[in-house]
Amino acid sequence: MTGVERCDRSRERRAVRSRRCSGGVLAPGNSSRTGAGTIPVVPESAFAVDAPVHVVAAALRHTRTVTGFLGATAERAPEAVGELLLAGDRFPVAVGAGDAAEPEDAGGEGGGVGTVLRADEAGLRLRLDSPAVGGPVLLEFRPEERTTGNRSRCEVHLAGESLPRWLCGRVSACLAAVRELVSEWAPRPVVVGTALVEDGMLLAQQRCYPAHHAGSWELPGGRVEPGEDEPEAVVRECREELATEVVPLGRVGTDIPLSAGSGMLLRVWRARLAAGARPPVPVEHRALRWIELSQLAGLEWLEADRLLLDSLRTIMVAESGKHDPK
Ligand SMILES: Nc1nc2c([nH]c(=O)n2[C@H]2C[C@H](O)[C@@H](COP(=O)(O)OP(=O)(O)OP(=O)(O)O)O2)c(=O)[nH]1
Repeated sequence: MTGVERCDRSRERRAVRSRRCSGGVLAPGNSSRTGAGTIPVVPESAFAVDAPVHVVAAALRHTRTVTGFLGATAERAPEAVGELLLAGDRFPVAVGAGDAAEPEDAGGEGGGVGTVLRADEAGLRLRLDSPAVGGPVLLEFRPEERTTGNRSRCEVHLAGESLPRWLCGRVSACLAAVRELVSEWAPRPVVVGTALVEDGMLLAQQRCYPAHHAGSWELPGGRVEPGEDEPEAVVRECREELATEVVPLGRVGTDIPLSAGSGMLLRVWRARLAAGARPPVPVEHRALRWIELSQLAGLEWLEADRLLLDSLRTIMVAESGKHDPK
C-alpha cells in the first residue's frame, strides 16, 4: 500500500467512525475495506423497547417488513409466503437500488437474494447474497430481555462482523417499522396455546368448529380471561379441554399475530402433565393425538401453528434427546 493510499484509508476510517448510520441506530466501528466497494460498519447495539421479548421477536420476523425494507425491491415478489418468516424462506434483494447517497457501494441493481437462516424466539438470522457485492452479508437481530428493578424491556442487538454501507439505512428503517409493529401488537388480547410434551411427543387436538377450522389441528388453549394470568389460563383451558391437570413451564416461540380481523396474539406455553394427572381426553374436540417428531410437519395444523413448528421441534428434540430427523 502506498503512503497516499494509507492516508486515504485513515481519512476514510475517521470519516466512518465519526458518522452514525441513519437514525442513530447503528454505530460504525471497524472500517477495513472488504472488497466490492463496501465500507463495513460494526453494529454496536440497536434499540430498546418497553414490550415483551416474544412480541419483539414476532415483529422481527414480519415478512413484509423484512422483505420490504431489507430487500428494498418492489418489482419482484418475495418467495416467502406467510405473514411471518420461516427458516428457509427466500426473498429478492435489490442491492443499492434507490440508495442514491451510496451508489459506489452498491454496484447498481444487484439482483440478489435474501435467505432466512433462523426466525424464532432467539431472533432473525439472514444471509444476503448478490453478485454485485463480494461475499454474502450475514445479519442477525437478537432480542434480549433486560430487567432493571421491576422494569423489564427488550433490547434488539445486531450481530455480525460488519454491515456494508448500503444496508445501514435499510436496517434503521426496518427497525423503525419493527418498533411500530411492536406498539400495535403488544396491547392485543392473548390466546394461550399449550405445548404439552411427554416422552418427546406433543399433544395436538383436532377442531370441530367453526367450519373453516374444523378438521385442522391445534394446541390446547384459548383466550386469557380478565383477571387471569397466562399460566392460569393454560391450566384452566387444559382442565376444560382435556380434563387433566398441567404444569406450565415457560414460553415457547415468538408470538403469532392471528389473522384477519381477530386482533389477537397466539402465545404458546410449554407444559407437562402434573404428577398423578389423568391422561388427556378430548372434551370439546374431535380427536387428540400424541405427535412424534417425524409427524410434526405433516399434520394439518391451523396456519398460525405452522409458524411455530421450528420452536416446537426444538422442545420435542430437547425432551426426547433424539436426533432431529427433519
Ligand atoms: N387454542 C388455540 N387456538 C388457536 C391455535 N391456533 C390458532 O390460530 N388459534 C385461534 C383459533 C381461534 O380463532 C382463537 C382461539 O380460539 P378458542 O376457540 O380456542 O378460544 P376460546 O376457547 O377462548 O374460545 P371459545 O371456544 O370459548 O369461543 O385462536 C391454537 O394452537 N390453539
